[in-house]
Amino acid sequence: MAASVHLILQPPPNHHRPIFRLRRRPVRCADERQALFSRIAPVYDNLNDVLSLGQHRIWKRMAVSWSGAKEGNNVLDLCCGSGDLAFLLSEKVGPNGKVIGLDFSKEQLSVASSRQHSRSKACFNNIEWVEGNTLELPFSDCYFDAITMGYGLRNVINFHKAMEEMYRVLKPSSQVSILDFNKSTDTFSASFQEWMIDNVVVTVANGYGFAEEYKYLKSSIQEFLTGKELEKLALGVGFAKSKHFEIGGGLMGNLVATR
Ligand SMILES: C/C(=C\Cc1cc(O)c2ccccc2c1O)CCC[C@H](C)CCC[C@H](C)CCCC(C)C
Ligand SMILES: C[S@@+](CC[C@H](N)C(=O)[O-])C[C@H]1O[C@@H](n2cnc3c(N)ncnc32)[C@H](O)[C@@H]1O
Repeated sequence: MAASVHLILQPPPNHHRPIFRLRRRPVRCADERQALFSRIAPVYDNLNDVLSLGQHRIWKRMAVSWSGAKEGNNVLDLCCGSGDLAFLLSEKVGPNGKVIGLDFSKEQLSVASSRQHSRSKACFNNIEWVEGNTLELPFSDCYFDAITMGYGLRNVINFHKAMEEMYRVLKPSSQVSILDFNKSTDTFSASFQEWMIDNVVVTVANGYGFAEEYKYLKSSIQEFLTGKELEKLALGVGFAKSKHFEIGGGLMGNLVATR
């Protein structure tokens, strides 16, 4: 499962420098993405706070609120990572509810689990962490009252299959709320987003030794869907209603779809 790298031999520019360097090729397959998220697990939360100046917490609260999750509900947080949305859902559904956080990275789930145990809130006992694939959910049809997914859809290798699976496990009339970077159709917003990633995100991540991992963000947004395309994708798999909201000054977006 180790990230694959190309060894690129280069002529030595001078004798103090190594005669070869490692260059990662684009992170394309699921195994490479899984390895990437496992590598960054120890710094992921801290970098989110630093890079977004804490704003990601607001965007995540909005996503949970848009999911329509209520006291006593049985809810699912897909691509839960270190668990931010699952913890917010846990407070919403309370001790009579149940939250499942699913992710395919053991390292991310291990951070989530230790955060759960280091917090004193009793309601966090209602969370269960499941190691699994968003593209093959281990749950029966019409099982959940609400689903959230934060910064997950863009990272899965098949958007359509992921959406079909969400539709399948969601109860009729229930909602899925999908937070992610917004692939803007506005040239200024798209350029600003790219500038932020190249000049702020990658520079800061480089200080933690993860420049390559954060460079992947830009290509993943370029390969993602616009708000309108996300709305169509949801309707195409059977959702009755679907609406995309731009948030965070257009840097982020949230799709809300009702089964
Ligand atoms: C929430 C953030 C990153 C999540 C994230 C998602 C991914 O898919 C990754 C993939 C690979 C590596 C890492 C990640 C990952 O960390 C942080 C986002 C930061 C924004 C790019 C910058 C936000 C800048 C501003 C301070 C916000 C200003 C908002 C204002 C209202 C205009
Ligand atoms: C950018 S992180 C988001 C974590 C968290 N939801 C948040 O908002 O902070 C993306 C997560 O998606 C997970 N992921 C990507 N593809 C997946 C898949 N096919 N199945 C399960 N998890 C996946 C990764 O392991 C990673 O933890």
